[in-house]
Amino acid sequence: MSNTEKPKISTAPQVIKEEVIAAGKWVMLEKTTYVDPAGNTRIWETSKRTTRRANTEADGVGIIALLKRTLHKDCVVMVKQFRPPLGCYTLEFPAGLIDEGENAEVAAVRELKEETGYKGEVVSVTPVTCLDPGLSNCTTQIVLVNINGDEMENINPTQQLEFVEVILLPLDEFQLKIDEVLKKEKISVDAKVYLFGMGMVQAFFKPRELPVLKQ
Ligand SMILES: Nc1nc(=O)[nH]c2c1ncn2[C@H]1C[C@H](O)[C@@H](COP(=O)(O)OP(=O)(O)O)O1
Repeated sequence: MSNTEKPKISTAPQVIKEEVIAAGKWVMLEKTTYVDPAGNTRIWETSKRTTRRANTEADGVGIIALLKRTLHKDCVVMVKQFRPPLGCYTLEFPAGLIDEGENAEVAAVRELKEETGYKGEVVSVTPVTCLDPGLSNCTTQIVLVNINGDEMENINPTQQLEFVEVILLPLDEFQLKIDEVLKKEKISVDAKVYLFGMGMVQAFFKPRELPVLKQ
């Protein structure tokens, strides 16, 4: 089919059956029967978390935590940890699953404290966003948090998680510093993190270029 030809849409696509094929403690695999936009009944293999709470749309939270200290550059608080599904270390925003009775704001403040030791204040929360929609129904809300680094409890923060390393990256050189980490060691960077860096470069540096230099 050429790029200009579009498939004829004859029906609203919808899921008609979800059957569990295998289930573990944390993750399950389902066979999803659905009707595609052309009206054909098809099968999709779907993974889901078993932990999603009733009345909660998001599985977890990701936290963009900005550490603000007098006489220091603003830094983004990142975590480095070994991730078994990848078999290597990853560089991620602090993140975690939403517990029973929590909303995204409460989960974000708790997870940030557990993983990094910092006490943050929520600035904003995104709508529920999907993470890997061709594979899973897994969703997250990204919570923007400010940390007053001059406060006593944020001067020497104590983490509760032994195997999580906290890394501070200056906001104004975020993508550059990530590229340096990638050159130095075998580590996988979360796509959300890299996109955040690319977005900042696009937003802050491109508009300053002269129009004649634009490609
Ligand atoms: N897919 C998973 N497999 C596991 O064997 N265990 C898992 C999975 N997902 C979460 N967990 C466990 C690990 C932690 O003990 C708890 C809470 O995880 P949380 O800290 O909320 O989230 P991550 O930072 O993404 O691990 O769940």
